[in-house]
Amino acid sequence: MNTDTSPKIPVVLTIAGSDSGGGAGIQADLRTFAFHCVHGTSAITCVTAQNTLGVVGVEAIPPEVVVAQINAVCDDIGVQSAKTGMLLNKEIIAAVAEQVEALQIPNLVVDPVMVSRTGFQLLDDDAVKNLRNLLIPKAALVTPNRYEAQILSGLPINSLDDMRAASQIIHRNTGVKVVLVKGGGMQGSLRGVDIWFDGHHTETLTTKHVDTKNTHGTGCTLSAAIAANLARGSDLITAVKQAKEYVTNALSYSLAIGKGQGPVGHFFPLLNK
Ligand SMILES: Nc1ncnc2c1ncn2[C@@H]1O[C@H](COP(=O)(O)OP(=O)(O)O)[C@@H](O)[C@H]1O
Ligand SMILES: Cc1ncc(COP(=O)(O)OP(=O)(O)O)c(N)n1
Repeated sequence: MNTDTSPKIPVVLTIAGSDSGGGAGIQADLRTFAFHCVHGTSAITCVTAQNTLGVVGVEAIPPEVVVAQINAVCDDIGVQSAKTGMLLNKEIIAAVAEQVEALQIPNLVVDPVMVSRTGFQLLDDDAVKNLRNLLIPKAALVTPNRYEAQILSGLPINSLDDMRAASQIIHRNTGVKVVLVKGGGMQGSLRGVDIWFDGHHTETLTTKHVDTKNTHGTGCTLSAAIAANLARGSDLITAVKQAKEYVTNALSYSLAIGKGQGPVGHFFPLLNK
């Protein structure tokens, strides 16, 4: 067989938790990667029993098994970018941060997952310190939502100006290259507005607000799409803008499944054919 004809497909790694309902976590990430034409690889950090109504159980994967998954992928295949999602506890965060450094994993996007929109705690209380001090400083981009930005900055967030102030505090406190404070948890039309801060410039990134209750997986999908766009060669701000367009489309085609908050839908490129 002539392997010269194999397409050159970028490889992306997600380090995140499993969502049995398929709307967020590893499942959303791999689906997003596929729709961006990149090869998705994974290191699973925990298994959640979850559906559209919420999370009913969670089991951690031992940190050494998380590390083994990362090493297996990076030692053999290699990755052009990576994202982290639900890391659950301080031991897993420390182990992931160490591997990111040791393997010099490029283009790291950290989604600092702490709590689900349905109110379930997705990160232990004593793990925020490790996230702030060990992992976020190694990222090209950190993408806190309203609630996570409040925790990381110590500021209550009720307005665009609060989002801007929080992005600057997080940048200063962590040394991360770029902060993107996401507006999905804000009120009304602010729900499509995110704040970018790179240490010099603040940008207000606006996409149209989609009126739907089926928003499960927006944050996971956004960070996975950014990582995919980086692997495909986009610069960071372009990768974020492209990812926001993808999420807006996914919200417009979200799935009314289950009795609660359904997931965003990734099938829009196929549905209009
Ligand atoms: N209803 C909405 N309409 C348009 N964009 C939205 C909506 N809800 C969330 N987004 C966008 O989805 C992305 C994820 O944000 P958010 O929902 O705040 O993250 P998380 O899922 O981590 O809470 C952001 O770019 C945000 O602006
Ligand atoms: C396994 C797992 N990972 C992450 C989340 C949170 O998903 P996210 O897209 O950040 O936000 P919401 O769906 O809660 O709006 C999760 N629930 N499960």
